[in-house]
Amino acid sequence: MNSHDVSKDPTFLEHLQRHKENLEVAQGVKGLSARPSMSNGQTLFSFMQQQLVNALADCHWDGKSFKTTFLPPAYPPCIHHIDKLQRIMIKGLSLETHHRGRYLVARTITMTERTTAVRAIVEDEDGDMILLQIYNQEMELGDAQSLRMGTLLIIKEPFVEVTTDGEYGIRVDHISDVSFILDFPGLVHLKRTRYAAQAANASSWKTRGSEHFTKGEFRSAIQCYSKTLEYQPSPELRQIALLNRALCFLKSDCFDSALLDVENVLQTSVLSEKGLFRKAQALYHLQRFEESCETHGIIARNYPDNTMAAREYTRASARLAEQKSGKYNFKRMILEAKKRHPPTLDRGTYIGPVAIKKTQSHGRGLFTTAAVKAGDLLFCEKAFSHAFRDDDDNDPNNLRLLLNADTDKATIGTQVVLIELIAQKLFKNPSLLPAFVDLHHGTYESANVLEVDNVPVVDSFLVERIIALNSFGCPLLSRETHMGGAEMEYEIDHDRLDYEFHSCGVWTMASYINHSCMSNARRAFIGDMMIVRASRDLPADTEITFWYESPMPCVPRNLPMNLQHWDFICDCMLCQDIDSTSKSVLAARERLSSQIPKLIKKNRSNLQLVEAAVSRIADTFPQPAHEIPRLCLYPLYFSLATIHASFNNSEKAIRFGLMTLESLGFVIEGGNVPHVSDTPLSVQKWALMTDEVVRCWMVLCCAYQELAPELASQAEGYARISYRICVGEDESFEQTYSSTLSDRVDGLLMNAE
Ligand SMILES: C[S@@+](CC[C@H](N)C(=O)[O-])C[C@H]1O[C@@H](n2cnc3c(N)ncnc32)[C@H](O)[C@@H]1O
Repeated sequence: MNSHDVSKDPTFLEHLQRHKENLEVAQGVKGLSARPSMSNGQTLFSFMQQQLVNALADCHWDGKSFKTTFLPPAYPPCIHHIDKLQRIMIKGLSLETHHRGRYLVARTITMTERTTAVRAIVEDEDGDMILLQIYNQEMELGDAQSLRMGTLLIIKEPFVEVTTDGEYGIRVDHISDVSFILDFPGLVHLKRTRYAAQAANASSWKTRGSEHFTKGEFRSAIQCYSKTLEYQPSPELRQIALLNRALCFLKSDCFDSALLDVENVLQTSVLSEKGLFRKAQALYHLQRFEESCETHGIIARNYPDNTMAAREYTRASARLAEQKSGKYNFKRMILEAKKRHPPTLDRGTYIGPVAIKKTQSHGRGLFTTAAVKAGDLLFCEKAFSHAFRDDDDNDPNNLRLLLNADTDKATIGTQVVLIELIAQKLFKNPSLLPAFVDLHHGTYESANVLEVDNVPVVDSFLVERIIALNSFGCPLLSRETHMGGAEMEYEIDHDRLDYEFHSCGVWTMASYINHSCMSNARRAFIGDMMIVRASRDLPADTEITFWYESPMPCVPRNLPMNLQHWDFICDCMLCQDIDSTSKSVLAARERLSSQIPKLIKKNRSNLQLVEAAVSRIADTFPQPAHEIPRLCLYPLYFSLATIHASFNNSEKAIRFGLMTLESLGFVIEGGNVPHVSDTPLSVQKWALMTDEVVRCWMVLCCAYQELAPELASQAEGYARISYRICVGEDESFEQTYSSTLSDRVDGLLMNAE
């Protein structure tokens, strides 16, 4: 879905191949002892040397640099309680082995380094050292919350991976396989001194917790408040510890846990002001706006002077209104998306007349539950998670290459970041797990265990699979993409019609929409909000489809659409038609189509040859365009319409403008000139919606102003609906197009803000 899949590009194929060869070589040493071959000093020195190398990008392509993340063959997370596992020491580890049924206790003895993983050297109770690489926690462990030197940790079922440079280390992919602890029974060598002098009582743990809180060290603060609760605190201290821990959970985006703590408080102190406020906040961030408003209602009634709560109540009410009505201030959203980095908008999700149902042949799909008109809002969804990349950003650490040997896929963009964001979000808020893991994940089988050792089990490889099959590449604003496409010369640049984006996200409702080249809906983006509108009039109970990848530019050899990235080949009417068309006809269409841009360039003022060639292509289509759209024709007709318009030949601009739309499958009445008065211009059937449709309606609008002024505003009305479908909103339409103020034949205001 516009993600940058480069699996077929030779540069990346070579990278992928090398990765697979490395995996094979590594298999040759599988089972050999991972007993340290270097002295501890050498291990530390080599780690520091490696840090310098890791700072550099490792892949260069098309003038861009990337950091590469290699996924190992998928392996499941540990699903056993620690009591059921046996301790292992570093000297007992074997290469390329998952030590099932085992756990290691170790302590970091270096600063951590953050590359494509968080890396540090750890030592065990015997004083042996090994490299540790923790994936999917780079953001979590890379800053103030960092894995500081001396952190004690348990690694469940450690996996020793031989790395590409022949070194080896423990690799942790699943967040739940590593836990950070304050102490562990029986440690002598690794015994932490940090808390040793401290009296082991509830109140001193609470004091420690508050010290960590003040420094923004929320994970440590949570650990200390948990200790407070273990040491049988007085009822007052218990309340304080729970409320403080809830606040730390809120600050760490652990909304489920925050809610649990405040519910605990509210059981005994029903009207605790802090308890109620923190509950309302947790519910807000879990997008449970109705419950958040209910809780705010209680605060407002009992604590009318709490101005902060009143402000938050207004905010939650606004979200609830959006969620229920689908009414948004889109202009404001655009401004916010431009200002915020990342462009995460504080908005509620609206789900309109749609429902998930089984389809006959391609799993589940999304269907209309009521009749809708072209342009109607189906839903406006906040991203479950969104990984943003500013296209002007040249930092290779922000542009990542993901190589997956299991699926033979190479993807450029922010997918790696999205894996981490989603794995973290699920780990911190397991109430969100069921909705996410329900998304399509092909044949990947995951352990069906949701929790172990009171910690949610999140399978990172499942997250990766779901992202690969359900994420959408996205621009900051679809309006910018729309205008970017229109900046091109009047002839359509075939290579630029499909866009690939480096930002990406997962929108769960949108993930149920299947692909069809004959799509009847379109998605648009404002920051992390996806807006899906019907692009045709749809009766109730119609399956909604959109393009995963656009079938345009329609070079016939590209159809049927092979959507290999999603493991299927499209069998829509359009693809079936191409499949059943003879090779010679397809070749003739392609040959003629390729001649036309040259003919136009050679002599723009004599277009007869071009028109004759276009008409010869049209003759090769046996079926009417409203049944089978003629994708290779619409850009040619549109070029003719715009060129004629630029020569002030309005009659021909209208003729070819209408033919452009008809070749996409539109059925339009009352548009021909000379116009029969009192016959309105009307779209009898909407069809494939490309960004050029908006421009085409505007070319018609400008041309009608001369020859049939009564039709101009109707054409502009259709341009507006088409714009709303492509861009997501039409509040910015006047800022983008004007048939009177623009110098262009399509009315685009080139310096539109
Ligand atoms: C994003 S999911 C769409 C929802 C999915 N059908 C489900 O059951 O959850 C993408 C997957 O749906 C299936 N799919 C989508 N469009 C399809 C189509 N036109 N033909 C066959 N399979 C399709 C493919 O298996 C694809 O990998």
